[in-house]
Order: sequence, then structure tokens, then C-alpha cells
Amino acid sequence: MYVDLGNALDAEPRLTREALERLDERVADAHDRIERGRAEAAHGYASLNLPETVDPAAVRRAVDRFDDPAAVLSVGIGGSALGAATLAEALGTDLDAYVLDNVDPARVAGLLETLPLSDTVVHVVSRSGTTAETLSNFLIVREAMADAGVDWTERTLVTTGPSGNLRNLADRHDLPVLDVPAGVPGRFSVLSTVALPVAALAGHDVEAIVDGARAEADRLAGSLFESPAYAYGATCHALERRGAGVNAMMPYAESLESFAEWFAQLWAESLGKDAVGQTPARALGATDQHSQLQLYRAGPRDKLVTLVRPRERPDVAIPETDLDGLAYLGGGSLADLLDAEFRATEASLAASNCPNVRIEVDRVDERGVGELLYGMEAACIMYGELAGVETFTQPAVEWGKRAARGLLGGGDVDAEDAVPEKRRLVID
Ligand SMILES: O=P(O)(O)OC[C@H]1O[C@](O)(CO)[C@@H](O)[C@@H]1O
Repeated sequence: MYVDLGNALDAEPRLTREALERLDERVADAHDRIERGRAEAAHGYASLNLPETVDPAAVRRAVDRFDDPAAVLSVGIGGSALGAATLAEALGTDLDAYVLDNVDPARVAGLLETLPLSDTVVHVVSRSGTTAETLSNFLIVREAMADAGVDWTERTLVTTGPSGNLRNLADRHDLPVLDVPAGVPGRFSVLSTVALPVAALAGHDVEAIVDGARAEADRLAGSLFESPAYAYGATCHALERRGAGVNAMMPYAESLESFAEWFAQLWAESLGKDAVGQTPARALGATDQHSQLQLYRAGPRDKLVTLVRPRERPDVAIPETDLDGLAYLGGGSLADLLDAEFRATEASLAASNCPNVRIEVDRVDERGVGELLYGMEAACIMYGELAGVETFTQPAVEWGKRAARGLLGGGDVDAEDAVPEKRRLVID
């Protein structure tokens, strides 16, 4: 992973090289704390040990029992689904890879009508084993398989924690179970048994994903000027402290669109604490040049844009054309066009004084994705250390969960007391 901070400096909000150099002293201390946390396999910090603690062979053994499926369905939510979605999209698969990470009945019904249920592997993931959306969807998928005469126990792989409903169900039906990694919050668990099974099922080189992560782990150092991941995390933090409350994650590769969604959970759920944090906006190049770029360039001076691209990408030639004004495109290629737009957008942001960071990987392949995912996790942890927040908890999400359970009669409050009377101003 390569990080270029050049356009992040002396923009608006203003961050100077001198300020980064002063911040680097705190990066060194934070690095020491992170390394101590890793050495103790402390909660959260253990995430950065996954290149050494994950067992790709165990992942492969778990999926080898499924003989050449046509489709894989990941059932989970948040970090228990976004990692699989990211890997499946980034690496592409001969399998039809689907993700159920919401409880929209139209989507669930529609998907069940199209899934080849007898030839689908269901990977159901929940660390807690109690998440309403995941368990509801799994029960529906299981019943659809049974109704279709498919033995769901032969089509299901579980990844879960040491206890809870999902562990009990797996034990009761003797399902193959992978353990979620200890001390690794869901949003940091992509490089583990949570998401790697999807990559393994698709025949990808899981070891290469882990090697990419390990390469980034080897770059963690006591200075942001020596560590791409820490450089990015420290720069994002420093810009947020100076007013860049929004970080638009804008990959210039369709295969990284889900990565931006994964990044959004990682950043928001880790760093949105104590009235601070940087709001991740999901964008896609070149598409959002025709959508959000107007706001990034001419809106409030409260943004950082993160531009991500592979240095090498597949290509498609553009035929010669005599169309007025378009002859310059003919004979070129889409990669040339996309990379020209990447550079032009980067320069246009700089010209409008919008700070932006360039992140590159050699290719969007197993190694490149491993580098990028691990690098963002390490960047997030560094940001959290510098911001002094509890990076690895997410207490604010619990209020809504309790209220929803209450409304459905499953909580410790009566349904009518689950949510306060809503203030109304109805315009109809
Ligand atoms: O893996 P689980 O326990 O189902 O949790 C799913 C997701 O829900 C959250 O706990 C938030 O509610 C996320 O942190 C997590 O990734």
C-alpha cells in the first residue's frame, strides 16, 4: 500500500508538514501502546495480529466439504457481512456471491426465488449469535431450503462466538463451525474466519490475502513517515482536529465499491465517540465526479477526500471514432480514461484547496486487498489512539437494538414503553 500525503498539506482545513512532524511524537507513543496491546492480544489490538493468528488451512478445510457450489450466500450484518461482501466484489468469483445483511422482505423474498438452493453454501456469521437481523434471515433461508427439499445442514457453515443462539443451533445440528477470532471486533475481522471462507469458496488464494496484510503489518513503525497506515490514520485525525469532519472514501475501481462501505463501518463505529469522529462518505470514481464532486470542491471546507486506485488494472480499448469532439478518446482505453480522471479529480480537489490523500495498491488482487484492508484497520487504530477514544467498542448502537426488541415484545420493557412518544409535525 502506498500513501501520498502531498495534497493533504496546506489546504483548507490547513495541515502543515511541521504540524505532522510535531504529531509524529505522539504517533511514536501510540505505536508503543499498540504494540503492547498486540503483545498482550488485548481486545481490539488483537486485530492487528490476525496475519499471524488466522489459520488459512482451517478456513480451507471448513469449505472443502462443499463440492463446487454454484453460489455462496453470506448471512450476517455489519462487520459480519461487509468483509465478505468486500472480498467477493474485490476479487470477483466464479461463484454467484450474495450477501443478506438487511431485513428488507422484498430483497429477501426476491433473492430466495433466484438462489439455486440445492447448490448454495450458506455462511452464517454472528459473533454474538444473537443479532436479530442475522438470525431472522438465517431461519428464513433454512426454511426455504427445507421447503425445497434441500438438507440445509449439508449446505451451512457457521462462524460464531463461543456461546449464544447460533453456537447452540450449530451444536444441535452438528453443523461445521469456525470460531470468530478472540479479541477482534466485527469491523476488524475481515482477515479472519468471518470473511475468508467466502474467498476460499471462490477458490482465491487466502494465503496471499494474509501475506498482503502481513506486509502492511511489517510496515508499522514508531513514525508516520515510515508507515503508510499510520501516515493515513494520523493525517485523517489531524485534519479532523482542524475541521475536516468528513472523509469521502472514493475508490477509482468498481471492485472496491463495497470496500468503501466496509471502510464506513470501520471508521464510523470505531471513531464516532465522545462527540468527535470523522464521518465517512461513500463515493466512487469516476461516477461521483458527476455527483458529489461539486460539494467536495465548492461546499463547506469540512472535508478530506481519500482517492484509492490500483496502479495496474485490466483494460478495455475504446474504438476509433469520428464523433465530433470525441476523436481524442478513440484508440485509447478505459483504463487511460479512468486514470486521467483520477489525476484530474485529484488536481481539481487540490485546486479548490480540498485536502486529499492518494492511496494506491499494485493491483486489486489478493495481496493488494490484504494490504488495503489491514492498512485501513491499522490507520483506524492509530487515529483512535491519537483521538483518545475507545476504538473497539460501539455502545451507542445498543439503544436502538433494545428499543426494537421492546417494540417486538422481546425486550425487558413493555412494547408501549419501548420508544418515547414521537414528536409529530405531519405534512400530508
Ligand atoms: O457479529 P454480530 O454479533 O452479529 O454483530 C454484527 C454487527 O453488529 C454490531 O455489533 C453493531 O450492532 C457490529 O459491531 C457488528 O459488526
